Amino acid sequence: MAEKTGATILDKIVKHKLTEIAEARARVPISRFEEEDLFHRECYSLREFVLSPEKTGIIAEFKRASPSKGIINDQVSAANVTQGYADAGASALSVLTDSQFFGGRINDLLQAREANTIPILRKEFILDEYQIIEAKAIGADIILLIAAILTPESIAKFANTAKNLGLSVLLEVHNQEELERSVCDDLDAVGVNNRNLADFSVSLQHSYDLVNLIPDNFLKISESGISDPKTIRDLKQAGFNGFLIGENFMREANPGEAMKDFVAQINA
Ligand SMILES: O=C(O)c1ccccc1NCC(=O)[C@H](O)[C@H](O)COP(=O)(O)O
Repeated sequence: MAEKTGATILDKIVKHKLTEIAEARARVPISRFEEEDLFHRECYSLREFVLSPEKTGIIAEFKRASPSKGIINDQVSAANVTQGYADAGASALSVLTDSQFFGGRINDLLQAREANTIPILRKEFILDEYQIIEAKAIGADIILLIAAILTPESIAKFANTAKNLGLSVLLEVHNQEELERSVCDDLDAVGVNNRNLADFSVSLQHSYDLVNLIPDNFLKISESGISDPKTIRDLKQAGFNGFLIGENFMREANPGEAMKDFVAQINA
């Protein structure tokens, strides 16, 4: 089991998540996940889709709510929104499965999987290998490992488990210290979260400060607080390959159309 450190909201999320995992383990054994058809499918590669010249590099997130904003949009379906994102050129999708803090559902990811043929990130607070095996069984292609809530040993172990299942691994860091202690061989991508998870302040400067410290063999992803198409040009120029965007699209009645308009403006 991973150890926790860090900020207040993360403390609350981790505490709740550990209880949730213990309950899930008692309810659904791992052997059940291994029986699912989705568990045996071949995953889409994050690297391939993010680097595809036909895609935008955007990882578009289905996010109903968040601790920083409360409800963002609870009037839309995961199937419709994620299909709209894929039509708008998303390289990958991100679907929150945490219900307590983000209003997400496992069923949202199942719906997104059914509707799309691009990689899907299971956006979760992973603290246990159980959640990684579950991610594969519900149709995810990518898992997120958050440096702020995991030890370097847990990150290396979880990344290795994910790779053995054919999943891509995105490590999320917020500062240089987290980056230096957490990087390991089995990662595919390193994401810089521009949101400070302690006070929710957002600054793109975190991305610019860290981009050159991320080893070049990993995809470089800038995460959170992106709302201006011009920012994508600047982040690309700085060396980023991918851009994780949630709220800017989700706060609109039609997130897929919002993404289409955004993409049209990137190179306008
Ligand atoms: O979004 C939050 O309020 C939040 C709070 C605590 C932990 C994580 C949180 N967000 C997770 C994310 O990483 C974002 O959903 C993702 O990067 C997209 O960000 P945005 O485009 O700003 O919605």
